[in-house]
Amino acid sequence: MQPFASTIAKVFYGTLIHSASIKKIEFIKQGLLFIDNQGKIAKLLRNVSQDSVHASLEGVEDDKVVRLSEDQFVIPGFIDTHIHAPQYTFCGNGHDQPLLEWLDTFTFPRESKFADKDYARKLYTKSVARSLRNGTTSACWYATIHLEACKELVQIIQEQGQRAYVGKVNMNQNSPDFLIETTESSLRDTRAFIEYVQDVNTKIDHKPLITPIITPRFAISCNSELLTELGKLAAEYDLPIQSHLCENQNEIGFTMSLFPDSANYTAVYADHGLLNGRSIMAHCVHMKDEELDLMKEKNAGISHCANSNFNLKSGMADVRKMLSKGIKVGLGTDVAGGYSPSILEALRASRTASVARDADTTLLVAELFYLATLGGAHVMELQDTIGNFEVGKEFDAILVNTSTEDSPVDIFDHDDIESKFEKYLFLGDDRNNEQIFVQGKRVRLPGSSAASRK
Ligand SMILES: O=c1[nH]c(=O)c2nc[nH]c2[nH]1
Repeated sequence: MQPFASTIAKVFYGTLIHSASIKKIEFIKQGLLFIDNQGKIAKLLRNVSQDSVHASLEGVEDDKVVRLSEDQFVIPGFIDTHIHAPQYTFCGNGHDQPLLEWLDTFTFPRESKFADKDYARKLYTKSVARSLRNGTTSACWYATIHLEACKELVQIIQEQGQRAYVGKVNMNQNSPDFLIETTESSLRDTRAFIEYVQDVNTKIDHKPLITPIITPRFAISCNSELLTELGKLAAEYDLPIQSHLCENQNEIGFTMSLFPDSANYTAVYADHGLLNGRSIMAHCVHMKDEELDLMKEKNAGISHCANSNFNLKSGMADVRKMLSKGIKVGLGTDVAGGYSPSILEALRASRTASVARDADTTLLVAELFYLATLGGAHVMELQDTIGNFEVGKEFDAILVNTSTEDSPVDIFDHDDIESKFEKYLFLGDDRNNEQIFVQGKRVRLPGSSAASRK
C-alpha cells in the first residue's frame, strides 16, 4: 500500500460543487476528493475519467470510496452565522409583532425556562439536530443567560458533532425580572462558561470544533460597564464576539438614548472594545454609511438574516452595498425571528429581499451560494479551515441527492448537474441531504441507527 493511500479515510468520486469565489461556482465534474484520517482534504483531482479512476485510487480500499450517481453531488456544509438555540421552541410563531414587542411577549418568557437544565437538554437536543439535518455544519449559537443550560448545549453539540461558536447570553438591564443578571454574575458565569468549554476541548481526540463566543444580547440589555468588561474578556481569551445591530428603528432609538456619547449604534460596540475582525453583527438593516465604513475599518462581519427581517417586519438589509464596500457577509437563519432553521430558506429570503430592494442589483445565485458557505466561513474567520473544498481545509460537507424517494425536487431528462444544483437551492430541503459530514466524520442524528461522529 502507498503511504499516501494509507492515511486516506474516504474518497468521493463524482460531481463536487463549491464557491471558487463570490462570483464563481465551480462545478467539478468527475472529481476525486480525498479526505484524510484527520478530516482534512488531502487531494482534489478534476476530470478523472472512468478509465483512469482506478489508477488514481491505487492503494485505497474500495469500501472507502463513495461513487456518486448522476443525481448526487457534494457541496460544502452550510454556515449559519446567527441562530438562537432556545428559540427553536417557538419557531414559526409570533410573527405579528415587531422586534421589541416580540422579545417581551414570546422570547423572554420562553428563554426563562432554560433555568432548568433538564428542560434545556431536551429542547436543545432538538434544536441542534434540526439545524444539522438541514445541512448546517457550522453554527453561531446564542444560548440564554443560564450557565448550566449553556453547558448542556455545548455537550449536545459535541455529541451530535456540529462545528459551533456557542454564546452564553449577557443581560443586566432593560430585561424582565425573570431573565436578568447582575454585572458580577454575568461576568462570573461568562468566565466559567469559557473555561468549561476550554476544559471540554482538552478531553477530545480531535481538533476542537466548539468555541465560546462573547454574546452581549444587544446594547439595550447590557450597561456600559458590562459591555466594557465583556470586551476585555474577549481580548483576554482571544474569542469571537456576537451581537445584534441596527435591526429595527425603535431598537436603534432606544439604544442611542442609552448611549448618547457614541456617534451611532455601531460605534456603541466599537467604543466598548466589541468590534473587531472576530465580531459577528446580526441584521444591520438600518446602517448609515459611516456605520458600514466602521464595520469595514474594523473588519467585522455581518450576519444577514433576511427571513427574520421579513417576519419581524424589520426591513431589508442592503447586502449589495455591504459587499461593494468589501464587508464580510454570511447568512443567518435567526431562529426564531426567522421561521426556518434552514440556510436554504435564508438564501431564498435573501434573494427575495435583494430583488425587492433593487431589481437591477439583485444577488446572483453564485453570490447567494457563497454567502451560505464561504462567506459565512469568512464571517466566522474560519476561511482557512472551512467554506469550500480547497486542499488543506477540513471536510464539512453535504452529500445531496436530488432523487431521494421523498425528494421535493422533480428531475427531468433535460436537467444537467447545474440545473439539479439550482433546483436543490430553490426547491430542495433536508430530504435531499443524504449524508452530512463535519471534519470528515459522518454526522448521525439522534434517532438514526448509529451514534454520532462515525
Ligand atoms: O431577532 C432578534 N432576536 C433576538 O433574540 C434578539 N435579542 C435582541 N435583539 C434581537 N433580535
